[in-house]
Amino acid sequence: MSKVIIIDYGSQVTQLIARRVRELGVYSEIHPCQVKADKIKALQPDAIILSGGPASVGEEDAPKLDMGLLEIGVPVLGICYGMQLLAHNLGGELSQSETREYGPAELEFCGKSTLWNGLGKSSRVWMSHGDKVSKAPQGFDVCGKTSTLGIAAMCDEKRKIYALQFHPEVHHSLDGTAMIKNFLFEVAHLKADWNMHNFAERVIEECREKVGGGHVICALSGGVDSTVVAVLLNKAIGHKLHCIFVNNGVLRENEGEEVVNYLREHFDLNLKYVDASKLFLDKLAGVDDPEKKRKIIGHTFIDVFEQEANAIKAGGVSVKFLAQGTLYPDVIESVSHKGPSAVIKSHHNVGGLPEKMDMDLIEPLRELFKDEVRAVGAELGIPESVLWRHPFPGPGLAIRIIGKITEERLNILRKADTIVQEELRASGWYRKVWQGFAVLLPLKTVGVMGDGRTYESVIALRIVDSVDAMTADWSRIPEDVLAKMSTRIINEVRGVNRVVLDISPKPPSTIEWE
Ligand SMILES: Nc1ncnc2c1ncn2[C@@H]1O[C@H](COP(=O)(O)OP(=O)(O)OP(=O)(O)O)[C@@H](O)[C@H]1O
Ligand SMILES: O=c1[nH]c(=O)c2[nH+]cn([C@@H]3O[C@H](COP(=O)(O)O)[C@@H](O)[C@H]3O)c2[nH]1
Ligand SMILES: NC(=O)CC[C@H](N)C(=O)O
Ligand SMILES: [Mg+2]
Repeated sequence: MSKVIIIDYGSQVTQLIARRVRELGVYSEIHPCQVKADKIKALQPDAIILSGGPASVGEEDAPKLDMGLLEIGVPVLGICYGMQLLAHNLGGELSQSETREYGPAELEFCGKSTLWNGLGKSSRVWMSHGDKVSKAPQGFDVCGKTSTLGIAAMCDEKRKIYALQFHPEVHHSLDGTAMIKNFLFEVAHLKADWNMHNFAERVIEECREKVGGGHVICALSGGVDSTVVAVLLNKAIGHKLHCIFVNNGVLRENEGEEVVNYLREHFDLNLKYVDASKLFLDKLAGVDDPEKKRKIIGHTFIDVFEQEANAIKAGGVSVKFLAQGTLYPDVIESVSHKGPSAVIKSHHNVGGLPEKMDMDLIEPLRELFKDEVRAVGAELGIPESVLWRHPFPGPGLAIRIIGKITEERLNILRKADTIVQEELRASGWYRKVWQGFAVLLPLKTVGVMGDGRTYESVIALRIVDSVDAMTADWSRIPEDVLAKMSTRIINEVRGVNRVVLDISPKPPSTIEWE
């Protein structure tokens, strides 16, 4: 299988490079820039891409280029910071631009480059830089310029090293994908052999080998990720896979029943529904700190899975593995340029499980983005209604009830949330947004209903667009849909007399409120 390695120097859009390459049918992986060239060489890449990054080459602590990467002997493409690194290390010169340049620019193809194959005379590209290459290294031809930038692209066709000051990976670089395509297929002569059908087959085969005769526990939430994992592993090892769905007491209205029903209806899974709601709610009683809620829920999940594993072991079989639906963005976040990122919130994470449970992890989706997971799911025949379910966090409604969790407040939020889901579906907006839900605020406000005074709770609507949940923006839902949600919630949900709309992007806000 062809493989492209992307070296991450900390750009906000490094993930997009990986996505573009994969969309073109070539497998790609991102590695942090501290990685040594030897390690990359051992991975036998067919091409290397150096990403952009926020630093200026040469300043203190700026990431350096491991020259060993150029000795691996495969084609190299440097983007923005990557270009500047190449220029600096190969004998060119850098300087600061007179004006920092962000946004669109017209790139003129002023020299030959294989990357320009099939393109016209110029192209609209997207810039984001303050430094520039002022002299190209020996052996390089300047092949692109803009009205403000003498060296916007350069290449050494002999050594197959290409460098672009703009970002071909972003949407706004109109021929960006064509340039990356030329790099992959015209320069590096790769094969487009990465697709979801091959992927599913490979994973099933690998899992079968890895698991051998043992049994596997799969924490199954009914979300897309864990459902795809369960179906893949079911194909690999059948009923040696023990899927456990936990009712943690903070699920949405009918969530448990619905999930278990559709899983049973569509798949021949060995599935157990464990009602641990009382256990969870008892532990959550009186807790209002978001992090405490998350930790309690995370730990209680562990307790439940341990109990289930022990019960299976008591039947005389070995349970060596725990399967979960970790995705690629989770993996990348922990290897990012600056090292492990600050803890914004402790995402309920089954990753804490294995040590305690003495089980190895099986994470078949750790190479994939969410849309790729959906594509695998489609390959496996998972129905659309499951594939397009909005993500629902493990800690559930507990992190959407701001403040203390009580039965009464859970009831209010469940009813409001049901209305949000119903109206999103009825209006055709469910599929268009990443996620939409209700949040119950810890405050009361005055209202007037039927000429009487009310003093009741506030519901916030949180509906967002996103590609991978790393960034998000509030969805521009039509007013009439919002109006309907608001009217229905105030009229139908006892205890609510006001509805507000959350119009914050991520960052600086997050999608969930806690
Ligand atoms: N109620 C639950 N019962 C069992 N396992 C759960 C439950 N909730 C979460 N998990 C486990 O935690 C993992 C992470 O949850 P997460 O919500 O990120 O993924 P998901 O539910 O599979 O997919 P989605 O992101 O679409 O909701 C799940 O893949 C699953 O293994
Ligand atoms: O399984 C999960 N366990 C968690 O603890 C958790 N916290 C947030 N989320 C989901 O992750 C995405 C990003 O959420 P935030 O912007 O709030 O961090 C959104 O899609 C959230 O719904 C979680 N999922
Ligand atoms: N986006 C980038 O890679 C920027 C690189 C460099 N820091 C500059 O400002 O020119
Ligand atoms: Mg989920």
